[in-house]
Amino acid sequence: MTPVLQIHGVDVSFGHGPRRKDVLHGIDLALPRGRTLGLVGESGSGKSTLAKVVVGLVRASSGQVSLDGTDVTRLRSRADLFALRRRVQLVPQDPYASLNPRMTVGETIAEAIDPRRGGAARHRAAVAERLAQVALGADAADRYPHEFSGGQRQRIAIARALAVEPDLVIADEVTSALDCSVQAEVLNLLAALRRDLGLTMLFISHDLAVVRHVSDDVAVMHHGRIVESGTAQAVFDTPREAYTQLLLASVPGRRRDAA
Ligand SMILES: Nc1ncnc2c1ncn2[C@@H]1O[C@H](COP(=O)(O)OP(=O)(O)OP(=O)(O)O)[C@@H](O)[C@H]1O
Repeated sequence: MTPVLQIHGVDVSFGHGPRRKDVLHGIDLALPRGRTLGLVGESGSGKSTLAKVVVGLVRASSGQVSLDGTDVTRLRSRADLFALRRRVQLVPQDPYASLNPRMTVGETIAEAIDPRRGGAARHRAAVAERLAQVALGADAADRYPHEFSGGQRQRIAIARALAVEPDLVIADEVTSALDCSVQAEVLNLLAALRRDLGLTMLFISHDLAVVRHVSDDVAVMHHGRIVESGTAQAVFDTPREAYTQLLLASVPGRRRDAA
């Protein structure tokens, strides 16, 4: 079966001449339907840049990115890029910045369900269903983002992403702006949604413990290259690369049998 996402030989550079910075080098990844791939690496290793290539916000200087077999790096028209942005939903790091403060939660989710015929009233039942999926009551629909806590806002951002019924969800550091206790709540929710809805997800984090919690497969990124990839169990239990071993050794309190 064709993977939902297939990345082959992707290079990315920013700037020109002496200011040129090569950020991604020959990235290869495959993400089959219904699986979650954890992309882990230190800050600056290129994880977010790769996510932006997949959603069409950054152009690859070479290589292919295929979504269900279509090379998205060749899309140019606004209509094609708009369609791509619906098929791939990005849940960003900052739930404060990602939700429109002037729209009620219901309007935001209704717009995700149907961008042409928005209107929270028309889609009330579907909105309530989406809110229930992320453990929020139907009354949340009439409220504004500022009335919610950080963890609740992140759940609203997840509900909005899922309302589009995307082929692929990209979660980029979705817990890093949250307090520890709330982080666990959002991670447990993502783990449950992944199980119940069979999500296909690229889960990006610098935090190995977090990646382990939600991923089937793991790719380790270092200085813009994938240095190791495999099932989460293989990468965490028997890491081959010295860099992965170093990352694992730096997880506080980790015992080989406890992660
Ligand atoms: N638009 C840009 N122009 C120039 N350099 C950029 C641009 N975007 C990213 N970079 C550089 O590319 C490198 C990778 O950044 P990226 O944000 O992808 O890393 P990351 O692994 O996601 O880290 P973080 O978790 O801190 O965001 C960094 O050195 C960054 O400074």
